[in-house]
Amino acid sequence: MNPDTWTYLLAAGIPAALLVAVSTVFVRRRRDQADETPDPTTGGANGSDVLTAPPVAPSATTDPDLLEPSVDEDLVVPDGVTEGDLDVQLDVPAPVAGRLARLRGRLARSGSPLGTRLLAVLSRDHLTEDDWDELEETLLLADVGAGPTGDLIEALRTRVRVDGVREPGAVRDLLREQLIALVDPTLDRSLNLAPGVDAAGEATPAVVLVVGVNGTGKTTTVGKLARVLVAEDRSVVLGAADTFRAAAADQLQTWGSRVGVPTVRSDRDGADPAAVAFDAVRTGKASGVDVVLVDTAGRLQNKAGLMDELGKITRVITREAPLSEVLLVLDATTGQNGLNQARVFGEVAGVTGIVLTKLDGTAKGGIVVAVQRELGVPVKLVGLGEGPDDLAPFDAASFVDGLLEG
Ligand SMILES: Nc1nc2c(ncn2[C@@H]2O[C@H](COP(=O)(O)OP(=O)(O)OP(=O)(O)O)[C@@H](O)[C@H]2O)c(=O)[nH]1
Repeated sequence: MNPDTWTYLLAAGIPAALLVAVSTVFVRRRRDQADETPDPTTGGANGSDVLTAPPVAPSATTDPDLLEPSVDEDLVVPDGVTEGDLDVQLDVPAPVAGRLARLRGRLARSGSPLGTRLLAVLSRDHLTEDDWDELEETLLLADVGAGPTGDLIEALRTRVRVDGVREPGAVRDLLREQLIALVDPTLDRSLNLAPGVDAAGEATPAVVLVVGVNGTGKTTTVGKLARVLVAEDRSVVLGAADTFRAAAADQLQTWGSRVGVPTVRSDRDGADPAAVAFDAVRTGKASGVDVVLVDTAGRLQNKAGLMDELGKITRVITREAPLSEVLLVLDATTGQNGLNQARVFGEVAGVTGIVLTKLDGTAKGGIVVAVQRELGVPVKLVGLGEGPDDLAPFDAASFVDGLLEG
């Protein structure tokens, strides 16, 4: 064996072996602690229970996208990651089922008027044109959007006038039925987390890329999603490819460390995000985890810049493993602005699902309908607060019940 081959094996093999060992310990510790009382206030981020990226061996490719990210020397395994360092109290994330039911209480606190207002008008004895206008205005103010609002009013008018639906219980049932139809219960909202296959025919982790403009809640969502996956007994690696905001990698690392999930990051501000994404996926492959979640910076400086950045990240990732999901994170409180962002990301990033955050902070749940229509992809997850387990799988009926009962 020539010296170059030895160098390659040492560079690639030792970190990979260390990672597998450490990941095994994480998984074992998490399972061991599954019966212990969770303490949501104790984050494990002591700096030592977090794994940063192993150096990646130079690739044989001549593709500049792959050569560049493969040589980031700031991606290192920190000294002193030992089993003793891992002796931290891990959180046990809350069960995922039924989380959307919390929306009801959150909407009530945010003074959700949508369901209440619609019901109040629809329950009047004789619905005049003014009443229908009021209904329309209420829906538009709740960000449902002009097209869907028109469809809903039309459907309600027909049923109320033609079928003579008047009794309050029946009116409520009718509204519920029509709102559910508008949100569309037929859309597939499950996350695609099936293992992939790389070019060499090897199994790969599911890779989920999380995009969106800054401040929408991307990093928080990646952290919460890691907890959802851990609650479902999946193993996870996080990739901190938001290298633009210095604190983002620390924030992500803290989320991961609370549930024993390692984070691949660069210690250099402004490092190439594609390099971090690449190393996160390689690390996930080497350690055989189920899912790699990649956080990105999402600066919306201009469409061409965004396209370049996300395009490069995507190309680099897909050389290692197919992309399973591209989740667009949108802040539900930003209304029309959020829709404009959604449009741009939809064009450049091949979005497969939407995460609507801060639904607890708005009375305008109609954005769910508007954004689905705008992008033609389903809302898959919703953020219901700043708590670590305030992320819920989206479901049309539970959402509408939250609106009507909130
Ligand atoms: N109320 C509420 N706040 C949320 C929710 N999701 C995120 N946030 C808050 O939104 C703020 C921004 O979240 P981040 O995760 O840092 O946003 P980001 O998109 O990663 O931002 P950059 O890293 O700057 O790109 C934080 O204060 C979060 O706690 C939610 O569902 N509800």
